Amino acid sequence: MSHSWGYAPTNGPDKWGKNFPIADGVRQSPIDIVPAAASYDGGLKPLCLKYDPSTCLEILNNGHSIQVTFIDDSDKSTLTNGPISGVYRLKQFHFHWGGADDRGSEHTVNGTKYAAELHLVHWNTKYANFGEAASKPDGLAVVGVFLKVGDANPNLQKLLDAFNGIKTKGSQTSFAGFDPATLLPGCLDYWTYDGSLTTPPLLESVTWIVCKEPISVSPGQMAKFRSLLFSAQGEAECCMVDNYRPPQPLKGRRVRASFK
Ligand SMILES: CCOC(=O)CCc1ccc(S(N)(=O)=O)cc1
Ligand SMILES: [Zn+2]
Repeated sequence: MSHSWGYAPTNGPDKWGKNFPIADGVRQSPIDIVPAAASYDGGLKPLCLKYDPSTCLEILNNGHSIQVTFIDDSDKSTLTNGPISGVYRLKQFHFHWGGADDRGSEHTVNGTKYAAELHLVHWNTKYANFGEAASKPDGLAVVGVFLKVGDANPNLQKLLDAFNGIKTKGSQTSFAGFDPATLLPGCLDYWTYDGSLTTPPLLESVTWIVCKEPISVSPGQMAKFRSLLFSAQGEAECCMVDNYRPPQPLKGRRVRASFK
């Protein structure tokens, strides 16, 4: 039986290189962002994120995270400008989080971990579809947003309320009309660098755009994330927590800042 990847000691990030040798590649993600070492680039444009809630399709537990998937057969929900050229379409968003508030994000800032990290995944429309784009060095653009424990975030609540129907691996429910723009911070200052998918197949096709400003999440809302399961119905229950890859070597890459 194929030994699928996960986040346990037996199949977690330290083991991924066996089946995915690119794990030791030159542009792996996530990274530790050191603001003092990032270079301000005045040529970087502001992010332009235009999302149409009517493209929101469903929410699913894929056994690694919860994922909200979008209809991507038109340019209704797009990312333009920022560090990228052309038009990138929103495909899905998902999260990574910890078993406690002191960990959970994939990117870190001066070594600091946030409780969770949101990834909004977009693909370059110069390619035919997500799968093709994912194999190209400029194929994907992921916007990362940190979740910092504090006040409850009302914009997360509709999402969290949907978790009851997708507790176990492989479960999904329709999830129409959600506007992912409500999950963005007020300030869209960002860091950007060339990286990879942070889970297998770890393809080095991602322009990372990490927002400096976190959004808030309450301890009770974090508990809701931790109520999800890695396991499928009927299997021994395994809480979906610590589904994050630790920072990877920078290997000489430049990190640029859109702000001074
Ligand atoms: C070609 C098939 O590839 C996939 O399905 C990759 C899905 C996938 C999308 C985004 C990310 S992340 N955490 O880097 O934002 C990881 C994996
Ligand atoms: Zn992710």
